[in-house]
Amino acid sequence: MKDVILALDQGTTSSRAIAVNADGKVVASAQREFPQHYPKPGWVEHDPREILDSQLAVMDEVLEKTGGARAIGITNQRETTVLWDRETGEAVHPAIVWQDRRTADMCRGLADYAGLFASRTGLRLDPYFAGTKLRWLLENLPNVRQRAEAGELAFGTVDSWLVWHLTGGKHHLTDATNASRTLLFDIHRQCWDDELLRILDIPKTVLPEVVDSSGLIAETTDGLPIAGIAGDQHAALFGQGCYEPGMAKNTYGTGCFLLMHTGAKPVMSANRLLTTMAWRIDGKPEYALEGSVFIAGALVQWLRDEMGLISTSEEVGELAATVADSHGLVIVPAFAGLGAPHWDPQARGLAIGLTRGVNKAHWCRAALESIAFQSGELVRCMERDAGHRMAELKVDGGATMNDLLMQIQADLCSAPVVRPKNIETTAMGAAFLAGLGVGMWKDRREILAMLEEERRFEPREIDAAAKWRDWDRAVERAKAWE
Ligand SMILES: Nc1ncnc2c1ncn2[C@@H]1O[C@H](COP(=O)(O)OP(=O)(O)O)[C@@H](O)[C@H]1O
Ligand SMILES: O=P(O)(O)OC[C@H](O)CO
Repeated sequence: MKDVILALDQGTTSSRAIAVNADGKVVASAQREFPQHYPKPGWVEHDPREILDSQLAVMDEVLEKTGGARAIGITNQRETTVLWDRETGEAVHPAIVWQDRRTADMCRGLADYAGLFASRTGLRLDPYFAGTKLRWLLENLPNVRQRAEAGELAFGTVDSWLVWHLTGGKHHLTDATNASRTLLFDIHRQCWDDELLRILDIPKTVLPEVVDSSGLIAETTDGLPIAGIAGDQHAALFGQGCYEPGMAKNTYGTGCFLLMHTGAKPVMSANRLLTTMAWRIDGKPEYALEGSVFIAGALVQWLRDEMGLISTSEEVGELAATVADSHGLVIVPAFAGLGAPHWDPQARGLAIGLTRGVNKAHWCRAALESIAFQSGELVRCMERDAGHRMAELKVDGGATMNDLLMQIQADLCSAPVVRPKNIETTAMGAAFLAGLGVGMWKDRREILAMLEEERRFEPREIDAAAKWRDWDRAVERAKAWE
């Protein structure tokens, strides 16, 4: 079983590994959750050691089952920022997670440069991205700036952190998709931007080399080629076979991330979406439009773990299906501010429309609706940018196993929602990128031939306009709270 590609999928809440054979079938997999740390309201951290150890553990588990692999593909939670000592390989601080809002004031202070950052990086000045997180580390930890300037420290997103350790500290690199989430990378010229680095006061010495998303990138200490790297949402776009302009996918995990392939030239959004890399292969960049929702499946976890309203994630769908609607309840899960298209780091979560008849099942229904509304807002923006309706929405990620959520999504967007047989599209994308890198598959056509649909959810006639009106009003009330 050695003729497999090993995909490492380092997500926000768990590390996963899967082995994919030449037919595109998953032959082995393993998964391990790791702890989330919330040291202050609005702060979210991971222990980089826990990220690494959990990822290595699942990797070993899968390799044990397969007896080896032909190559490794890496995909990862994006923007999460790690700074480590080049000598010891130890992080100087916990990883600052993408959901962390601690740099909201810093971003406001940089508002004069918003246009410049947007035109070069395709991003907005929001605490979401890595650049201001890195600056926070340089400004707030003793000695760190001096050590960074002396070349002693290395910065990276989670892909860089993993590659560093997998290669025994030999390679400090990142791929173009992960670089495009830092606020430091010029997506047009495909290089780190000196002017933006100067504005953020970040020394170039800490930055990794930027490489393609597919190809022979590096070798692990055990001699395994690392042949693919991409941020998880870009990998999912690849794994869904969205290779033509206009093709889009939405991933329902901790958050929701809707990406639409736009071709070889970046398209700037007129509707507050981001411009980002799709991937870069053979030195040729391809681009995408993206809308990011910060809290989606995480709301279901919150109902389960913090509120105790349900005991398993599946229960949210079972309970929600016992009622026809949310009885007027609207939940806006702005726990980490609001992402696209509102971009309000000061927004906070809200439940409105409570009346005496609202029960547990209505809470569950409103929770699912809030995930669908947030994704639906992104669809609306993308349709405006594209100038036409979306033909269909390809979906993947853990929460897509919820049939009711998928049906609500189709109804609210008046578009078919298409679920593939394998909803682990992120890891599949990393496997495909690595497999192309070592010649396991010849080209994208071969990959498309392996993809299978499982179910289409056709939109039903509902009074969507009334629902959207309530949602829009509730969102306005959640804004600018903190
Ligand atoms: N049946 C379900 N209905 C709704 N949400 C679910 C369901 N099962 C899992 N989820 C949510 O999906 C998320 C897990 O999806 P996953 O793709 O593994 O996320 P991530 O990669 O962000 O860690 C969790 O936030 C979980 O609450
Ligand atoms: O770990 P996930 O799947 O929730 O993805 C996180 C995103 O990459 C954040 O931008």
